[in-house]
Amino acid sequence: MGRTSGHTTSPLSLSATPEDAPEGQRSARSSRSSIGSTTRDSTGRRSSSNRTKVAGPGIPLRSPLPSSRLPDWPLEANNGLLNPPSPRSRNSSAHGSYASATTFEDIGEEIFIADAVSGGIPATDRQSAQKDGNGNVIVSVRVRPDAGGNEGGKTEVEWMVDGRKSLVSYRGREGGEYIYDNVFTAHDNNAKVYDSAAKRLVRRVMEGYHGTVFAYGMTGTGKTFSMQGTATSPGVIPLAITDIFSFIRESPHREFLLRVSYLEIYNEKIHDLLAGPPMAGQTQEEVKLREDSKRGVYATPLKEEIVQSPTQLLRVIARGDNARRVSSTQYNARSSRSHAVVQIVVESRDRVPGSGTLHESKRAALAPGGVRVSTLSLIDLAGSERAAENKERRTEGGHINKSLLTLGTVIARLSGDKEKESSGNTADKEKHLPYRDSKLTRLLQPALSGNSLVSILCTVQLGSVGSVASANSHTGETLNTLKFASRAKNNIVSHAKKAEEALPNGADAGSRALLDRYRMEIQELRKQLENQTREQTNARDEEEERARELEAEQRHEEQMLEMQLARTALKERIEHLNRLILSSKSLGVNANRSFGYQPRESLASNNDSHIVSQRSSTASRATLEVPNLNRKSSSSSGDSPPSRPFSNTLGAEPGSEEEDSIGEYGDGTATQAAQIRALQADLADRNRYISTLELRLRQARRSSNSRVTMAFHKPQLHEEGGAEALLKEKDAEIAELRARLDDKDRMVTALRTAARQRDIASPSKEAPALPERRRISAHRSQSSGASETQKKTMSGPLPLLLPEKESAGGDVDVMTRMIDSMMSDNGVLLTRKSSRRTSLRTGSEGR
Ligand SMILES: Nc1ncnc2c1ncn2[C@@H]1O[C@H](COP(=O)(O)OP(=O)(O)OP(=O)(O)O)[C@@H](O)[C@H]1O
Repeated sequence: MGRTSGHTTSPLSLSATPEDAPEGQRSARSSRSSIGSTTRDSTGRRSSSNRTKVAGPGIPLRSPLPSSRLPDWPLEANNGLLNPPSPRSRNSSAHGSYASATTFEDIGEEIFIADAVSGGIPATDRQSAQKDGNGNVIVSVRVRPDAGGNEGGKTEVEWMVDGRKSLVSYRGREGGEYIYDNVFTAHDNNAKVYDSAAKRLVRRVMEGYHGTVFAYGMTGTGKTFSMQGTATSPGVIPLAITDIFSFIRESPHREFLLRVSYLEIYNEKIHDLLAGPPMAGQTQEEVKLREDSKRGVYATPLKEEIVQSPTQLLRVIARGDNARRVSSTQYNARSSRSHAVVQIVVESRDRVPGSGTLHESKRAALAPGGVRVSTLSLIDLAGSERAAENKERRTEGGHINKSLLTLGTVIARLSGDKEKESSGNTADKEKHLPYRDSKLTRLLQPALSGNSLVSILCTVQLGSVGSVASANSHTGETLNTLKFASRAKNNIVSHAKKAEEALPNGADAGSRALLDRYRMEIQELRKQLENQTREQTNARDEEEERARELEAEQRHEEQMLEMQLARTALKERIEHLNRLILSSKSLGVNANRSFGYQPRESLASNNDSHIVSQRSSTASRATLEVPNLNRKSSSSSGDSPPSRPFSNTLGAEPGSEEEDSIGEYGDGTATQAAQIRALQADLADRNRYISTLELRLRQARRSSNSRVTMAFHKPQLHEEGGAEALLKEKDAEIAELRARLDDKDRMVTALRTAARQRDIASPSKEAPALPERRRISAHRSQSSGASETQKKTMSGPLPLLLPEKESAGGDVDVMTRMIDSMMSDNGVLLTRKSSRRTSLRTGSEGR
């Protein structure tokens, strides 16, 4: 097996590649090298001169690629091979990544022509190589730099590594020549490894194929270094992540969803590296492997994280790395003690034409394409090793070795399986492939059984005679690894196909495509949102309507209240004025009858006013609510004979009242005491009226405040203005009334003083001389603090010129005139106010 010389290597690959060559140049050479190996597989020829030069005379050539075994590469794409990318592919930009693959195909001819110029393979040969489809399985060998720095010494004698020819040869006892798809020398960096061994596969995964990359090799040979890399030299995993996102960026016609899981198989147990430590008192649920016709073999329960950026994805993986079991071993200070599997699930589907954020609704209406789900598995295997002294390491090593042995067995038997497959005996195939013997082989089953593109990176460390590696029997391990790689290349058959698109719109209810599930969920949520919005709008409309009704109701109530207030105020005012009129009439009658001294005009006017007053008093009698005194007077005023009006006016109470009614001077003239009583009653009336007004005012204020509080939508400025105006008006009215009240008070005081003066003066029956009386009267008026009106009245032609009797009547006359004047003022006021109220009412009704 594997011992063959039937492969042609490109003559170009014989030339050494200076490692310090420019990146582009190196990559181009790498491409040519790959083409060389492809051509080699397809042509099945190899130049004898090369063979002699590489292997040396007498050393048989080993190749893992017999010409008879050419796995099929999916040919529906224009570039069916997992070819190395163009030099520009290192560019982390999407364009660099996506275009590089295409560009490689496009410029392949050019490169090849350049190769041909220097003696390369004819173009037709290359095309036929592509058609043969080799490349679903890529096997590469990477040589780690010798830790002892002995490279270039005796190693060169025993081992010969040629990156150009992808060849490793050993001149020892089990010597031979091993040719792979790629051989990376100790000088090749991680970027080159990724470009040649994994980049194409990653791109294929993005297109819908399943892909598996795994690193295999003895402990300490650089598996983790190749897969993870370092900060300065990122490995396969970070570079693949960069390319995944580059591809997404460069594929505007498709949409993607990425989820990632990370597990390790340690001592034949699967652990979820993303699950985090279990909560106190809880044990982590054991992860088991299940199989299903759609998903194949998968681990469950396993945490999957949806990632949206390279940074996020790298962070998730770094978290898993930290959780991975690592220990120091004889060969590696930081040896991975488990097989670590990063799985990136790629869901993708065609974007609906015309879709976009602005056309979300349109998009929801259109049925999108089905979702394609593919998986990229990036596996860093634990290293095979010899039995360690430490018991724990021995146990780990035992499990590691066992699983790797099973892997080797499965791969070794795949060749026999291949024949059975062609004969159609699949039951036999299942039986003799021990996938279930280890968790690792079970998990790798889909990849190994041909459903996936595979790239195997085998790491070795070559130890020359006398070197550390040699002393540690690396040679045997290295040869084992090389043989494993050869078997893998020879035996693994991959007929990977693009994953089928899951039916959209949930036809496949069990679909694990989150993209579809999310789309359906989004649709459902959007529908709910629309319903909610509609309901909210309706509710808001109803609420607004209710608020409007409430407001209208309140406004109506307030208007009613205002009208009521206005009516009450008017009524009270009318009553009050009626009462005043009655008092005035009584006094007027008295004045007409009794007061001897009256100017002619004044008398005439008094007579007129009596007529009016009498009429009005009769008319308003029904509504009057006057104090007792007034009521009495009003009840009799209409029938009272003109000769004795006062007795009727002041009531027919016996005793003092009678005396008053007759008059102090026995001529029917009202006494000052009666006048004072009448005025006091009037005063009481006014006080009552004021307190009523104050009460109404308070009510109006309260209602106005509550209206302002309730009017939370928008302030009704004009209404508030109206209320304020009303309040102001009421305030003014009260102030006015208070002023009048004060006047009255002063008047009453003045009358009382006058009465007292008269009482003092009457016993002597001597009227003072005119000047003296005038003086006294003036003094009285001054000392009583009479109002301006009084002063004015008293400074006119006063009854002070009259005899004593007339003088008393003169005081009453002055007072009567004052009341008349007040009445006329009130009349004006009433008219003004009622007209204002009427206009107010009209205004509010108009509203
Ligand atoms: N190509 C390389 N260039 C430079 N250093 C390397 C290379 N390969 C491996 N190393 C170094 O060798 C050491 C061991 O490498 P690494 O841990 O990757 O080995 P491994 O195969 O993963 O071992 P194990 O199986 O024990 O986990 C590390 O310090 C790493 O940096």
